[in-house]
Amino acid sequence: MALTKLNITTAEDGCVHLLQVTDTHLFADEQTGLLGVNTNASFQAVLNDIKNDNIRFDYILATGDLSQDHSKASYQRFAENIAQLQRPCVWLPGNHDMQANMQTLEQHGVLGAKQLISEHWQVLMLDTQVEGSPHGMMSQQQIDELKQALSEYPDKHVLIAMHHQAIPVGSKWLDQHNLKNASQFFEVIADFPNVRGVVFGHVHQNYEFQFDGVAFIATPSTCIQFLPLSANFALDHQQPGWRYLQLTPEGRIATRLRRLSERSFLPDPKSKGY
Ligand SMILES: Nc1ncnc2c1ncn2[C@@H]1O[C@@H]2COP(=O)(O)O[C@H]2[C@H]1O
Ligand SMILES: [Fe+2]
Repeated sequence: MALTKLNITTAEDGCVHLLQVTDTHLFADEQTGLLGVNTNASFQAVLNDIKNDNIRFDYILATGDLSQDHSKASYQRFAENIAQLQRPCVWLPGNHDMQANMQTLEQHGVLGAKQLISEHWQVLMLDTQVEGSPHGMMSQQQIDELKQALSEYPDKHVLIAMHHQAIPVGSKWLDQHNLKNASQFFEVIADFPNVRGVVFGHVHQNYEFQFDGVAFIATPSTCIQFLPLSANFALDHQQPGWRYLQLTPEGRIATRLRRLSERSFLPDPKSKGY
């Protein structure tokens, strides 16, 4: 098996311009909230914020936990809402997703491609889901497909997207739900110094760390946020956000994080988890 390919545009400036949205946690019922935040409303507010921003982007990466209740209706809502941005969107699964119903995304225009090829870069959308468990794992098939994709274009820079954190973010409760076989992942990419970055979701916070020449970048959820560096489950009052990524011809990743400016999505501070 090989990853499904898609040729993507390189802009006039030689860069690939991307946007990341993650962990929308949508429900079939648009009034339902997660720990007191209406996830449909916060996603819509993020989309409005993106529309009000003048930044150029050509593709959207949706990095998992798109649904909280697994329903086809929640995936349909994701697809219909992301279409407001009028750019192709690709998806990968998070621990809360159900892949059987996630196919609904593709029926409504979200693309299933997992290997995006441009002039100077390839972007890989990997599956680290263990259905029913919060932690991540890269299957042997994904590892083989990753190796195959990296070997296919040794001269292109590589950005890898996945849901789970391959390196700890410093919160004990959250790092127990990490990518369990991260060492196998690191063994693979060790042979490919052209891997420039790994973007992920799952940790519901901003995170940027350079490790072994690779940029590890996480993006806030479009709904609730976790407090960074907390040993136990704790929510943050930071607002929902999204990320812009510019991949330059030289292999640099320039990135900008945006959050909603108004403090309008505040979770119930007494929540102990979900
Ligand atoms: N109090 C908690 N302790 C440990 N894990 C939790 C707690 N609450 C939620 N989780 C899980 O941790 C996950 C982290 O982000 P997710 O959105 O994947 O969904 C969360 C839940 O599956
Ligand atoms: Fe999540």
